[in-house]
Amino acid sequence: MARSVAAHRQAVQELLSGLADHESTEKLPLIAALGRVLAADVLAPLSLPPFANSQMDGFAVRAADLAPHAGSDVGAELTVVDPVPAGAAPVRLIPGTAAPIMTGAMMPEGADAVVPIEQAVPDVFPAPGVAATVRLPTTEPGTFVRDAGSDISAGTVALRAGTALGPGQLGLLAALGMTAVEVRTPVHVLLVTTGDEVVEPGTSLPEGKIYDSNGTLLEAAMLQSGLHVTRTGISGDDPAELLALLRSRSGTIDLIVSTGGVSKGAYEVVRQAMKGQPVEFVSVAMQPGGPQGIGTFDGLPFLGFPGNPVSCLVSFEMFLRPALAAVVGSPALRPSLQARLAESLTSPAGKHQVRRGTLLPGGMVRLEGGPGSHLIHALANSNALVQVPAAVTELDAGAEVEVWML
Ligand SMILES: Nc1nc2c(c(=O)[nH]1)N[C@H]1C(S)=C(S)[C@@H](COP(=O)(O)OP(=O)(O)OC[C@H]3O[C@@H](n4cnc5c(N)ncnc54)[C@H](O)[C@@H]3O)O[C@H]1N2
Ligand code: MOO
Repeated sequence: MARSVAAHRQAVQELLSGLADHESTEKLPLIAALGRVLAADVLAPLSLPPFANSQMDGFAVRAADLAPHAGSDVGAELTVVDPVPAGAAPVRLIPGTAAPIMTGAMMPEGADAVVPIEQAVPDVFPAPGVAATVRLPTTEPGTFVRDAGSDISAGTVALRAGTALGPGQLGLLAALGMTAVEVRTPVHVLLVTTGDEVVEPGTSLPEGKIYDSNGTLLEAAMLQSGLHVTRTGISGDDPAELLALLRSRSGTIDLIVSTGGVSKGAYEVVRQAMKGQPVEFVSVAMQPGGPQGIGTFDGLPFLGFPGNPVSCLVSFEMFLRPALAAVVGSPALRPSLQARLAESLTSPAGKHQVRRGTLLPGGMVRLEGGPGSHLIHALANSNALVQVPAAVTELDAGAEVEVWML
């Protein structure tokens, strides 16, 4: 009886539960911390914006000077004073005057609103040093002013421990004047690809052999997810070779992942090498990614993904990513949304099918290639995984499906 996708995901999560105690941290320059997870809360050392500033190129004014009064409800004529360029510390604004101000420049004390240049008559800044007046419309206090602390106040939590650091988070830390950040040491994966037919890209391709795509595919998926990866190189179908590769590792490994050698063939190297280790080989009711190995090797968590390229990536996305997200809070889950199929599909009875597709404008998803798990070109043309639940055997064009954005 095949195991459900949910049950296997739960088993992977339990296998990795020890990683929750993984408490070592390191301080990294901001850019080096991309994709990593914040080790501790970061408090804002300053407010953002640090000072009230203009949102527009225009005139800094005292709104009261432009308030409607007897005889005029269309603003007032104000004397233009020295301009306030961005980066300057301005002098106090005298009532009855308007200071040319540029976007991002500090509001002068005494000014409480900005009138964009487009609303001024004339709608050009006078040349510096030339005496001038300008007619400006009635304006509410606060108009086009970005108050100090309106984004974040000094002393409050800018980012919580456990936050994955992407461009927005790192940009915020830079805006707060920081150059480095304390992050959790990443989960370290030992990755091994297997098969007598598999050779390194860049070498010659003898008859009957194929290039190792899984090593690059999975290492890339893992790196993008903030994991640290060590590749052992390819193991042939000799279990002694695989055991030697796995045992020649150095450094602290948190998890071993292999691809290939887990199904029903005559030379299933991973199955053979794991004899005597508490590793189960199970059939998950999923296509692709049905055959899976799970357990521990010499006491380390071990996952044996199937060898077909799409199967191993789908295994990463369906099991390892969600389990890591649950246990160590990173990587983030794939964004999931509802889309409509651009064409019909069929799916094997009792198996959760994961098809590859492209989400199109308008919420339609086009399938890329068929269900075959060798179709890496079709995978490369996809931006989404299309989820077809185990109970579904066919769907018409236009049917609603869940898609995970890659
Ligand atoms: N009699 C049965 N045969 C198969 C079954 C089954 O239930 N009964 N399951 C099929 C399914 S589903 C899958 S998935 C594969 C899984 O097989 P293995 O994990 O044992 O993987 P291999 O046999 O080693 O390879 C499968 C396939 O993938 C290619 N491959 C392997 N490694 C790489 C690599 N690093 N880069 C590129 N391609 C790779 C390999 O050449 C095979 O074509 O088993 C089915 N068979
Ligand atoms: O599980 Mo296999 O991955 O269907 O090709």
